[in-house]
Amino acid sequence: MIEFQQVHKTYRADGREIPALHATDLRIEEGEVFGLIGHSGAGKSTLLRLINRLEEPSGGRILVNDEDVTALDATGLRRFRQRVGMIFQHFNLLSSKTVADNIAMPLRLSGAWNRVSLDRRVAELLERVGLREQAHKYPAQLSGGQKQRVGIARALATGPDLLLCDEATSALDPQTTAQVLRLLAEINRELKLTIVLITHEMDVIRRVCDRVAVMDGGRIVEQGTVADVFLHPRHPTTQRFVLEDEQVDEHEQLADFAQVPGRILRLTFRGEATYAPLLGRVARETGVDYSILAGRIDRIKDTPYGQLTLSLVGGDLIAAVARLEAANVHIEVLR
Ligand SMILES: Nc1ncnc2c1ncn2[C@@H]1O[C@H](COP(=O)(O)OP(=O)(O)OP(=O)(O)O)[C@@H](O)[C@H]1O
Repeated sequence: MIEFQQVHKTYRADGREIPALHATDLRIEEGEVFGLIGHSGAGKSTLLRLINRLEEPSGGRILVNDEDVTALDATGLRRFRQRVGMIFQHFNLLSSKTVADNIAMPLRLSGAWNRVSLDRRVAELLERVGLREQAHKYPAQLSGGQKQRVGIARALATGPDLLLCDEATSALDPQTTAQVLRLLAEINRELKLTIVLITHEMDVIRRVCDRVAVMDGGRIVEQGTVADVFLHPRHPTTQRFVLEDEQVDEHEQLADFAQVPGRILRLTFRGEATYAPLLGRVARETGVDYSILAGRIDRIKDTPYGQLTLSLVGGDLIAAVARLEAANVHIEVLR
């Protein structure tokens, strides 16, 4: 478990003070995938790098499994960092070393592995990230996705219980991003590793995270389970991220809505309700006619969800809404 208690960070550059993180309280539970999302300059990297003290806090306390990380001396910090893996946007691999040697690096540095156990461990890690065939290649001979797999294997080498991911998929195309996120989800599940990741894409949060914090101007402005934050965003910054993810142009949508008659409702279904033949039944039973203005059926991590915007005319609207709500459909009246 990671706990921030009134942690803040101000950089000093050219005689100026730059407040990157205002006093922040935060809890990240053991075994969860926790996402931090925000635009450039929001303070995500600062918050992430404070966890393993790549940045020193200006004040406050950071506890990791009840150990005060901010109070560690150099030896304590070195020992602590062996339990924390980190992966980076640009992979940070050594170009003059093979895949196997890159992965072996943290093991060699720790000095605790003999030749045989080190080779066995590297083989195990190569297998886990699906790179058995690439052991003797150099980074320049790999695709972006393969390079990040090497980064992941290297981060896992010393058997950490926490993995920090700094925009780990930002340099990858969408298909490779999906594969790397699947690998992270698998690692979280099978190794029971806590993962903290930062991103500026809601899609990354939606695919892999359990909980999310939205950052803006050095503050956490909204946080909660991904389903709650994603399906019912409150803060304007969160709402913009969700609209970007859905590729919806708000102005275009409002212009479209102006053309249609009746009430406009947004229905959100989660889990089983997503696939239930509910709309047709409610329309038949209540005499309400509907047309679909916008819609999406997708998944938040492993849970299916659907969101439909409908215009409704005629019939018994109140009865229709009551029936939908009784079937656990969340309803917002847009007009
Ligand atoms: N080493 C530094 N020295 C001075 N200012 C810094 C330093 N690192 C970050 N900052 C400033 O702190 C603020 C937060 O930066 P940070 O990198 O944490 O944001 P971010 O959300 O991760 O952005 P990005 O997505 O662009 O990396 C920004 O205003 C940034 O310019």
